[in-house]
Amino acid sequence: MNPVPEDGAFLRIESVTKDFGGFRAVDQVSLDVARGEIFALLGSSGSGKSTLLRMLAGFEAPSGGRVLLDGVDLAGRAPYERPVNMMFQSYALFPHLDVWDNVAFGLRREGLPRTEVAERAQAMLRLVQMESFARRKPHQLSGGQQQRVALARSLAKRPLLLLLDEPLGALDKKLREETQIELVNIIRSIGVTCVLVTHDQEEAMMMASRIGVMSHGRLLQIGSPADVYENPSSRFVADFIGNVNLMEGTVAGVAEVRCADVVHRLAQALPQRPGDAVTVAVRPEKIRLDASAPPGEGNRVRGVVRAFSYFGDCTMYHLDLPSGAKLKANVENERRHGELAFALGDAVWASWQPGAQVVLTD
Ligand SMILES: Nc1ncnc2c1ncn2[C@@H]1O[C@H](COP(=O)(O)OP(=O)(O)OP(=O)(O)O)[C@@H](O)[C@H]1O
Repeated sequence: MNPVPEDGAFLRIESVTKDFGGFRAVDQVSLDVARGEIFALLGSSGSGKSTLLRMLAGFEAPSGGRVLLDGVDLAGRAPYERPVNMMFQSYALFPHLDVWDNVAFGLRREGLPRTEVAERAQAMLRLVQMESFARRKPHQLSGGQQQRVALARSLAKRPLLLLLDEPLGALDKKLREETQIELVNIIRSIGVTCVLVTHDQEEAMMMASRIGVMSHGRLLQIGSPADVYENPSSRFVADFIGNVNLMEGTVAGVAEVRCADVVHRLAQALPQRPGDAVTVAVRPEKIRLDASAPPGEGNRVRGVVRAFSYFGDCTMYHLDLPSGAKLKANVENERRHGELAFALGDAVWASWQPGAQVVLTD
């Protein structure tokens, strides 16, 4: 549930809780982040991820628990006394200062010698490839460029921990994806440890080596992107990350679950007992559609195509099943869409392999 990074924890969050009056925004969160790791806190609005990040930065004090950075308890330290820098979605660049002065601002305030300020600002602007924009004002830059300057400014003070709060929220999709890769490359090249907050699962999966899924102040699951996607530990996580078909059923054998429309044959024996209620989760891309019945008994169901959404690389089919339940199947467009086999109203067979399912009880 909470795998400790192999090389030990650099950032250790121990049973951290935050109460606002009678409301618990963060509930007993424990988490270890390794040195140099990029870790994403992923959750819907109000799940408590920003509050947790603000406690790491020192903008909020925990109501309970401890935060240790490189073995040092941060309790009682003001934000400016922490080797931590937080970068916000709004970039927070000073509009009246040019790029160079924005990056140099914090260094000058620290009272660093002029030559060192100049060297560091230059190095940071080179790192984010903004050297040639040094004399521009923020309003003369694109959103992605402003983001890179904000990153340069955050990194100039050489924090041990970089905190990113929805860093790319203001960028459009295409620029967001490009900037995500740039940000990761820059963060990795410096080796700074990073915790980022996002409600965008693609962003979390693209940028982070591990993800913590938050809901109602609690950390529900921690794992690599592949792990939380392929092995969700609860219905909430299965549903929150990606698309999923959730089917209620009853354990009917060692590796068999009966649902309203389908008998699931599983690849592994179940720990539950016959008669126990479970939920079977199957991702849409694990489902295959055919015009004729696939061989075998289980892991197949006949449905009627009620809708489909064409995404270019794939098409998501929405089927009505005999019980009235819905099933989503995502089919790769290996051939051109005009040659698609299925149309609205067609009866089709959906099938999947044993092992495609995840059986959930939470
Ligand atoms: N200063 C505060 N006083 C009272 N309640 C607060 C305060 N700050 C946050 N909360 C509440 O705590 C909960 C968690 O807020 P938080 O901002 O951490 O969520 P979030 O997951 O970051 O959401 P978002 O993605 O919308 O920023 C919310 O219900 C919020 O209303």
